[in-house]
Parts: sequence; structure tokens; C-alpha cells
Amino acid sequence: MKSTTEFQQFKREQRKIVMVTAYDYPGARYAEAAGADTILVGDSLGMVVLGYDSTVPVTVDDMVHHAKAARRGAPATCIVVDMPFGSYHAGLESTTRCAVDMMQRSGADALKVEGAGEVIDVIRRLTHVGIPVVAHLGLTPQSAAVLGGYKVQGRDTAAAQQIMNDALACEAAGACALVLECVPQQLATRISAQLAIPTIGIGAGPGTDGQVLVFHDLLGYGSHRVPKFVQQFADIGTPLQAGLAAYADAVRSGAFPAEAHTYNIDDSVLERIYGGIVPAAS
Ligand SMILES: Nc1nc(=O)c2c([nH]1)NC[C@@H]1CN(c3ccc(C(=O)N[C@@H](CCC(=O)O)C(=O)O)cc3)CN21
Ligand SMILES: CC(C)C(=O)C(=O)O
Ligand SMILES: [Mg+2]
Repeated sequence: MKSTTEFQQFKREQRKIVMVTAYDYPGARYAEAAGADTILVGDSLGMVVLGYDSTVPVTVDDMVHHAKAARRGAPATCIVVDMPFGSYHAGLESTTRCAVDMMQRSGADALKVEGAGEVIDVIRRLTHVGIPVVAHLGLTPQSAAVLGGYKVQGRDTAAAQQIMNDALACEAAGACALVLECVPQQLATRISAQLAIPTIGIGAGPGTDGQVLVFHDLLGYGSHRVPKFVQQFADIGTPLQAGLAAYADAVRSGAFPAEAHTYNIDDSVLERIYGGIVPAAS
């Protein structure tokens, strides 16, 4: 899909929304060619691409840098970009400026923000400005230090009720879709039934209106620990490692480069320069 207005269309037609993260030109090209409905340039790039152990160090410039590359790779796909840690909490003025800057520089179709509470005002304001906003509830990784780690959310009555109320508030504030991360499937299914906007689950079971997974997790790319909710649909890490090892072997043995990878000069030219003999290094 090209625009976030199609999110609702998909839900009405009960077509599952396929979202996948991508962080660069080739990744986004593969995602678009595979027919993903939408691409998320997630701040998870801090972990799977940049090697940090959380999403906290990721900056607005990091997000814009990767989103621009993803946009070039997927010109015809709706791209959602995460607003990174701290970039939407310093007041509505500063948040608006930051979001406008991200939209103008990155080529994003929508921005995603985590949480409810004061973030409800952010969703309302940005939507009013003309920026489609995807909400994100349940496990909100930018708050992992407050939540006590990457843990399933909404397991007890009060927490489940809170997430349901927050979801309704996100919709009322104008969110165009809602990511539900690491919540019990029964809660995710119930929220999906209550909302008119589509839900996109990650670790939220089969009852959401769509699914999202991290590119590197589903392809076995990288050596990071993978959460329980991930299915690995391919293992690109093994052939990738083997390819690099084969290259190293070939260089060391002299098997690479072969004649086919090599440029030659005409014999007559060689004759004129060197008298036909390449001089030994002095
Ligand atoms: N590679 C990667 N994949 C992701 O899905 C992802 C990121 N990074 N970084 C940002 C957030 C963090 N995420 C995570 C990371 C770990 C767990 C995890 O290990 N969860 C436990 C659940 C523990 C419990 O039962 O409460 C698990 O065993 O899956 C969950 C979500 C999801 N996002
Ligand atoms: C896990 C998804 C929903 C995300 O926010 C990310 O990739 O950053
Ligand atoms: Mg994220």
C-alpha cells in the first residue's frame, strides 16, 4: 500500500496487514519486492544494525538517515518511521518541530510513537498537523528501563484494562493504526475487535489485524538473541558467513581473483612502455 488511509480499508476488508522492518536500501527493496504492505523503519535499528543493547541511544538523525535509504529502496510502499527515544517528550512545540523535520527529511508516510498518557496529546497534535501517527502499546521498548526489561505487558486485570483504555484513547486522538507488542493474545484480539483502526501485532498472537517482525529476526541475519514471538522464515546468516569465509580462503590461496576478474593491457602498449618486460620493482 502507498498510504496510511489504506490501513482502515484493509481492516474493513479483513485483509491482514503485512508489515516488516527495513533499515536500508537493499532491505527495503527486498521488502517491497516481497509485497509487504508497509515498511517500518524501527528504532530497533539501534540494536540490530548499530549494535547498541537498547533503542535508547538512537537519534533523530539516525532515523532520518536510515529512512531515506529505505525510501529509495521502496518508493511505492507506505513507510512508517519511529520517533526515537526522548524526541516527543519535551513539549508539543518541540515535538511538532521534530516530527515535521522527520517527515520533511526522511520521506516517511507516517511516524510512530510509543505509549499513552501525555503521548495521547502528541498523537492528537501531529495528526492535526497532517502527520499520520501509528500508536504503539504493550511492551514499549523505549521505556524498558521503567518497565523492568523486555517483558510481556497486560497480564493482570488492571494492566489489561489500562492497555484497552489506552488503545481507545489512541484511536480517539486520531492514530491511524496501533502496534501491540508483547501482550497476551486474548487482550490483543479483544482490542482489535473494539477498535476501528487496525492493530498490528508483534508477540500479540494471531488476532490482530496485521503482523510486524524485525527484518533481521525473521531472516536469521545477525547474532543477536531473538524473542520467543519470532518465527525465523529463512536463515541468511549461515550462507552469509560461509560466503565470507570462502572469500577469505580464496584470497589467501590465490584462487581469487581469477583471470575473469582481471584487466589486461594490450601487448603493443606494454612493448612501448616497458620493452615488453614489466620491470622488477626497484
Ligand atoms: N531484534 C529485535 N527484535 C525485536 O522484536 C525488537 C528489538 N530487536 N528491539 C526493540 C524491541 C525490543 N523487543 C523485544 C526484545 C526482547 C523480548 C524478549 O526477550 N521477551 C521475552 C519475554 C519475557 C516475558 O515472558 O515477559 C521472551 O522470552 O520473548 C521481547 C521484545 C522487540 N523489539
Ligand atoms: C518492533 C517494532 C514494532 C518496532 O517498534 C521497531 O522495530 O523498532
Ligand atoms: Mg520501535
